[in-house]
Amino acid sequence: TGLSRPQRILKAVQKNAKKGDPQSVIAAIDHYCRHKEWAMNVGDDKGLILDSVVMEVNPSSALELGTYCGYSTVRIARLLPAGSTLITVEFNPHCAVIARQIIAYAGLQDKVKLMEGPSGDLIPKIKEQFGITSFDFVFLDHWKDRYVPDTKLLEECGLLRKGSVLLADNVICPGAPEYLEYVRNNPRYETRYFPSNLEYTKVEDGLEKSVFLG
Ligand SMILES: O=C(NCCCCc1cc2ccncc2s1)c1cc(-c2ccc(F)cc2)cc(O)c1O
Ligand SMILES: [Mg+2]
Repeated sequence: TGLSRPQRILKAVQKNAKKGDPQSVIAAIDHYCRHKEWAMNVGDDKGLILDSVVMEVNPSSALELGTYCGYSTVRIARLLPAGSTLITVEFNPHCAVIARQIIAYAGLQDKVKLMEGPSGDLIPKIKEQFGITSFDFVFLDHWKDRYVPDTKLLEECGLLRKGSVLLADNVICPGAPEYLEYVRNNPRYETRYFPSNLEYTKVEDGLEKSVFLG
């Protein structure tokens, strides 16, 4: 049956990117997914918004829900200060295998911890497993109907502190209506929508940035 889409993305990175150069890994994936075959990376347009929020927060501890091939993992980790950690959670073992290789190709394996499994099971284990008290930054990019339960779980596990920043992908397409409802009508969040477009298309999508007020 030939290679999977994640395997074809990895091949494009190995062919067109320079080892240890995260920017070239990002460019290789964007070029492949724009000109050869679409894939559900956050992409270059929304990626610029992701970059600016990560740079503004300058997180020591970051969490990503939904790794896929590691594109946004590389985007985030390349901007993290030395000594900081990005934990990324992926449900699909095949994607995890590819993502580990793409993260390593970019030379960012020392900043990234990839956890395989369902976010609902793994979030409660993060404190004890990694000695993390709270996250400065969370990127939500997994199943859209998990955004609300996992945000509540992060609150309940004491993994958010006053000022923690949540950034959610796909709030328009495929859409996360319950999540928008949750953060926009919740006095414990200061929330703002950043309009953009669905990766590699002209379809409207955007990111919702929400600051936890404690
Ligand atoms: O589903 C998407 N992303 C989640 C993949 C699921 C990965 C995980 C699920 C899970 C559960 C529990 N714990 C850990 C995890 S990790 C997604 C889909 C589209 C899209 C847009 C238009 C289309 F026509 C078709 C797809 C665009 C995007 O940017 C996406 O992020
Ligand atoms: Mg997404």
